[in-house]
Amino acid sequence: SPWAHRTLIVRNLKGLEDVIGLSVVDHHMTKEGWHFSEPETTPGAILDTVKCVIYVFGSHAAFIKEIYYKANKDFVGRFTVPVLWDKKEQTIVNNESSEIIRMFNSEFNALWKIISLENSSDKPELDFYPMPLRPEIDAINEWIYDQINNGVYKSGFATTQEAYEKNVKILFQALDRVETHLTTGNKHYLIGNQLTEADIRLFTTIVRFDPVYHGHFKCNIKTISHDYPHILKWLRRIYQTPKIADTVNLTHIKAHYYVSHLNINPTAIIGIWNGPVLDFPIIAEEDAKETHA
Ligand SMILES: N[C@@H](CCC(=O)N[C@@H](CS)C(=O)NCC(=O)O)C(=O)O
Repeated sequence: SPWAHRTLIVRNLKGLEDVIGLSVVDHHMTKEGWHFSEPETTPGAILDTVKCVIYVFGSHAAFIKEIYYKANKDFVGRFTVPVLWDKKEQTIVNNESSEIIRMFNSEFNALWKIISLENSSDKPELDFYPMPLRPEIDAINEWIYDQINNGVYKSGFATTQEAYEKNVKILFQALDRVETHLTTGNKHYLIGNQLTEADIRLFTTIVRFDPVYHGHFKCNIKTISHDYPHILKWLRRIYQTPKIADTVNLTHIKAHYYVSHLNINPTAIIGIWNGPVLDFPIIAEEDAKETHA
């Protein structure tokens, strides 16, 4: 999901792979919610590494909801991903991706002084929510969340023609706004010419846009590939940032949406398009040209 994907990216970029464990649910969200599968049957899946559910001592959980119930046996609500689990306290620390990425960004920096991890020297200084840029990041996050990250869901799950048309138009107006924003001054990133959480939060939606939202959620007024050249270039730039491509599993992404939402896609047929070529190599050359111009 785009929400879990954000946390994966910040975990990788901050070099927290050895500090924060990772489990990846099966892409098929059933009536029972998210569940875990063996990587042999579902490539890319990672069994529950927390093993907090003691049916048989130390056994893996089968469903995400077991983890919620372990944290609070009376839990009422949606069993969503991502979930950040505290192995020591045996409970859920947080299940809100926007908060988890902030924790990854700042809460583990002191650790680098205690344990020295490979290539870690620049990680504490890597700041995706730098103080001077916070007002701008907050402002852009707000409308991008409402009109784009959540906008695709509002369009895709609309149950009236009116609601669908209203939301899909707002969505594309917001994409037009991002395109204009990036075009002005030929920006490499949304804010301050550096990679911030605003880029990471938008990236996980844009990388799903043409392959999934365009068909499955009927977000089809335009495409990123053909109608938004600056967003496309920005998408490729982020994708080509070291350690980000590893977090993008298009097979998993497409199978999740087209197969899990049978109310809007009862045949479970997976749309064929994979969207734009993400590792298109022109970016590095273009950036070099721009820098020397
Ligand atoms: N506030 C959460 C939202 C997470 C969320 O909605 N996750 C979806 C991913 S598609 C989910 O797990 N849905 C399962 C359900 O609603 O049953 C965040 O951003 O972390």
